Amino acid sequence: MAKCVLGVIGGSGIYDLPGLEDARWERIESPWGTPSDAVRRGRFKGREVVFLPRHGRGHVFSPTDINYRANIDVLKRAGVTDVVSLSACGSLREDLPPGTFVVVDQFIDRTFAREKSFFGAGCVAHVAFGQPVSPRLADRLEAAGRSAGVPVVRGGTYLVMEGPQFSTLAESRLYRSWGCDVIGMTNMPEAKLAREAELCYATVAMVTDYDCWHDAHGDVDVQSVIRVMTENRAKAQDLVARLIADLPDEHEPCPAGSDRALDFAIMTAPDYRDPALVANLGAVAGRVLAR
Ligand SMILES: CSC[C@H]1O[C@H](OP(=O)(O)O)[C@H](O)[C@@H]1O
Ligand SMILES: Nc1ncnc2[nH]cnc12
Repeated sequence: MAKCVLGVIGGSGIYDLPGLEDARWERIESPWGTPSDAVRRGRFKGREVVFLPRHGRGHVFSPTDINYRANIDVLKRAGVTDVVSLSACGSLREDLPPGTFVVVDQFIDRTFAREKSFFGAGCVAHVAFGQPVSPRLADRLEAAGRSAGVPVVRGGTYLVMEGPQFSTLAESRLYRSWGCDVIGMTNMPEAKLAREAELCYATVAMVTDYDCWHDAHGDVDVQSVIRVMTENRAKAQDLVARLIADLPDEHEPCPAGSDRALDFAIMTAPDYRDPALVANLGAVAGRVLAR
């Protein structure tokens, strides 16, 4: 088994991971284009950690403009085996007030203007995605959150909208009627691409607002999101520190099959594969394409 290397993708308001030893910014090239930023590589309690600010330092990229493929590819190239996403989100449920950390287990993908796969013409693949979150990593996040003393809820469905505008009232009510729990703009296609790259993936969705459906609360705005995220940032960083302290040395096999996702996924016969695409897939799918 491979060494366990944690990747952390920091969302809105989280542009660094303080407390890393020997921390340095490292630019990693990707055949998929430009990632959001260099990665911040360092060690924590002897374990290697790779941090990437999802929107770039200074919050340069909107959810639509983020190059999710390049981001996942550089994490894979950096040796990451397990990815934790830290994300701000709106609440679609009365009993998930701002300040709640939801370790979600499902997603509904309503995005439509993003590249969603590493595969395509010349190398077609279909990975299983019924369980988009790696349950063991989610267990560890839940435990770390509880030991950090934050209000953690285990399980929930995260609706991913395109944005960048927030939802209309009709949309917000629709998503509630679908049984969604939280709403954000970034975890898709990130989670899909992590699965294609055979990385374990789990999210801490940190509630910052009640979107626009709640009669007793004003509509979401960026100021309130940032205010709550500023309050939550130290807690999120403490949660990650506790997670890292408790991680095993070796990457644990994923019950959702994330780390073997490509075993039977590639449909295109070897002789028909596009060599240029296969070359781009070197980091993501080299394990199966090389054999
Ligand atoms: C600044 S509010 C909207 C923005 O915040 C969330 O991003 P992230 O998941 O990276 O924390 C949300 O998805 C939107 O992109
Ligand atoms: N209400 C909301 N909708 C979409 N993304 C969000 N990020 C934080 N709050 C959000």
